[in-house]
Amino acid sequence: MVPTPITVRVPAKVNLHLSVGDPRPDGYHELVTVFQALSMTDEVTVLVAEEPGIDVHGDGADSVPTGPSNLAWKAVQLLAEHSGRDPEEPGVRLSINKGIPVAGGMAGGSADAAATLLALNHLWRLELGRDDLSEIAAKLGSDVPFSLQGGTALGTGRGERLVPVLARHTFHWVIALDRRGLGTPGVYTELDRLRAESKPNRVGEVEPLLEALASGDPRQLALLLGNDLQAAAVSLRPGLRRTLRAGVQAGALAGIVSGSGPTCAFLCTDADAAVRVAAELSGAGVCRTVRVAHGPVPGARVVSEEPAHRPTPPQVHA
Ligand SMILES: C[C@@](CO)(OP(=O)(O)O)[C@H](O)COP(=O)(O)OP(=O)(O)OC[C@H]1O[C@@H](n2ccc(N)nc2=O)[C@H](O)[C@@H]1O
Ligand SMILES: Nc1ncnc2c1ncn2[C@@H]1O[C@H](COP(=O)(O)OP(=O)(O)O)[C@@H](O)[C@H]1O
Repeated sequence: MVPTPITVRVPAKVNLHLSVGDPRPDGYHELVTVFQALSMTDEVTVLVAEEPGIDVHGDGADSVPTGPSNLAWKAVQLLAEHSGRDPEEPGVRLSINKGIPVAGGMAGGSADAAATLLALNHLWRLELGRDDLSEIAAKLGSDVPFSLQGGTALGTGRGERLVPVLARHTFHWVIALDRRGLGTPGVYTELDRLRAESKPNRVGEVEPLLEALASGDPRQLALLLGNDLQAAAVSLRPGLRRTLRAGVQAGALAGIVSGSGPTCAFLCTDADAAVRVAAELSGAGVCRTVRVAHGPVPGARVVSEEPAHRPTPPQVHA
C-alpha cells in the first residue's frame, strides 16, 4: 500500500539577540543568539512518487530552487543516505508552500529542511528521536535544529547548539518584508569588513534579555533586542534605516533587523497595537509587505496526513 502523504508545518524565526564573534578557522562565526519561533509558517508535504522532485508555491516561490540546491532536497538525500536508501533515487516528491519570506533572514530554507526531515521520519517510519533528527539537521545548516525545536531557545556554537529558554506570555510582532532578499554569507562578510575598518558597537551580554523573556514584559524586552548583523545588513541595504525608523514612528516599542536581514521585526505592546502598527507601517511605503505575527510557537510538527488546506496568512500590502 502506498503510504499517505505527510504534511508538516514549520515556523519562521527571529533572533532577539545575536552576538557574533570572530570568524573561526572553518569560516563560521561563533554565536550567542536567542531565537524565537514566529507564527509565519511554511508547509511541506512529502509523498511517495515514481517521479521525484519539488513543487514550490506561495510567496516568493519563483526565487526558490526546485533542483538539488533546494535545502529541503538536501534533507531528503541526507536522510536517505542515513537510512540506507539510494539518495539519488529516494522515490519522494516534495510540495513546499511558502509563507516565510525567501532570503529574508527568517530561516525559510532551514525551516523547509527541518520539515522534510520530520515528514520523512514519519513517511519512512524511521522512528528517529528529536536528538537524532537534530544532529542530522545541524549538518544541513546552522539554523535547521532550531526550526525543528521552535519555541524560544539560546543558540551557541554556530547557532546549532540549543537550550530552551523560558518565555512567559506571548509577544506580538509586526514584520516588514523587503522587496529583495539578502544572502547570509555576504552579510557576515560585510560585518567582518566593517569590524576591520572601524569598531561597530557590539550587543552586550545575553542574561538581561533572558530575564526580560522570563518576565514576559514586552517593554523590558524591547530595550534589550540587539543584533550584531544589523549594521552589516544596513550597510548593504541603507534603506533599512528608514524602515526601522518608520516602525517605531508607527508605534512599535522597538525594531530590529531579523538575522541577516533584510526583513525587519517590530515588537509591539499587544495584539491590538500590532494591528495598528502594521496598518500605519504599510502606509509608509518603506517595504513590500507588512504582516503581524506572534511568538513563541512550536517547531516543526505534523499537521495532517493529507495535503493541508492552507489559510491565507494575515498581511497588509504596502
Ligand atoms: C544569520 C542567521 C542567524 O540565525 O540566520 P539567517 O538570518 O540567515 O536566517 C544564521 O547564523 C545563518 O544560519 P544558516 O542560514 O543556517 O547558515 P549556514 O547555512 O549554516 O551558513 C551559511 C553561511 O553563513 C555564514 N555563517 C553562518 C553561521 C555562522 N554561525 N557563521 C557564519 O559565518 C557562513 O558564511 C556560512 O557559509
Ligand atoms: N526551501 C527553500 N526555501 C527558500 N530558499 C531556499 C530553499 N532552498 C534553498 N534556498 C535558497 O537559499 C537562499 C536563502 O533563503 P532563506 O533560507 O529563505 O533565507 P535566510 O538564509 O535569509 O533565512 C535563497 O536565496 C534560496 O535561493
